[in-house]
Amino acid sequence: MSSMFGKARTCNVVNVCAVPDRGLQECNIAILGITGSGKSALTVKFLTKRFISEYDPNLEDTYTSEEIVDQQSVVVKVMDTADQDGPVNCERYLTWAHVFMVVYSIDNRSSFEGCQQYLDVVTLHTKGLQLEVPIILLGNKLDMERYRQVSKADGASLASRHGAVFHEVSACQDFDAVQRVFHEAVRAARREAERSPPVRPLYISEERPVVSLASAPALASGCKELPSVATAKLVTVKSSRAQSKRRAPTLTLLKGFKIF
Ligand SMILES: Nc1nc2c(ncn2[C@@H]2O[C@H](COP(=O)(O)OP(=O)(O)OP(=O)(O)O)[C@@H](O)[C@H]2O)c(=O)[nH]1
Repeated sequence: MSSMFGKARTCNVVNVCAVPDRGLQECNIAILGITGSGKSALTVKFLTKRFISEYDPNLEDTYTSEEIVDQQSVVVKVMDTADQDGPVNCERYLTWAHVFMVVYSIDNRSSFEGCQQYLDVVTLHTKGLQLEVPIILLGNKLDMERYRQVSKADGASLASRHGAVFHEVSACQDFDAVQRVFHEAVRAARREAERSPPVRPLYISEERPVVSLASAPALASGCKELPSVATAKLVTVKSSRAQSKRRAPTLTLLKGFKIF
């Protein structure tokens, strides 16, 4: 890379690559959290209004849905991650997401404690980018109130320590509440897009020092190959598991799931 961006004779403007598109047309939401917290259930609820009770925990997919939020259309892409070993190989979503949704279940204290590592990784990453990437901390399984192990106050406090917005929902109950959270994610991404300056080009000239990608982590990370997402009428499934260590079988969304 460095030789590619060495001294040049002419003054060029080089759009080396874009950080994830911060325009308003698309919103990439990465759903994070330990296994069993309800990431897939929330994703499917949002996309189909339905609740799944069985799933393949190895599957990691990105889904696309065209939404209208505040009278403006937006293509929402949801990456339902499957980090079975925690946030170890997380570049794929760190460089892709406009919003992070970190999920735990209110009836499982260890899922709440597991959130901490995701929040730490995401916060560290966004600091490196010098960008505000909105974070939503989501306590799921609100219908399990009587088995609650994580108080609302604990959730709110963890969220505020990471500058995150906090909500509690149930993937198996109210669709409207789940949809509201996803739409709020879109609004947060839009606000950030309005606040953020456009992608800066790199100037290569004799007079100006060339910015090295190694010293520009935001750009360097933005250059990584982003998970591609195919488009279809309502919901499109495109596996992003290529960058994952797991080998999951190729299945389409909902295939083999019990749907209620
Ligand atoms: N009662 C209740 N169960 C839920 C809710 N959301 C998910 N579940 C159940 O919790 C289990 C785990 O849900 P998933 O959506 O697969 O969890 P996940 O975080 O995607 O898990 P991995 O795919 O392993 O990462 C499943 O049995 C779901 O049916 C909820 O809101 N309420």
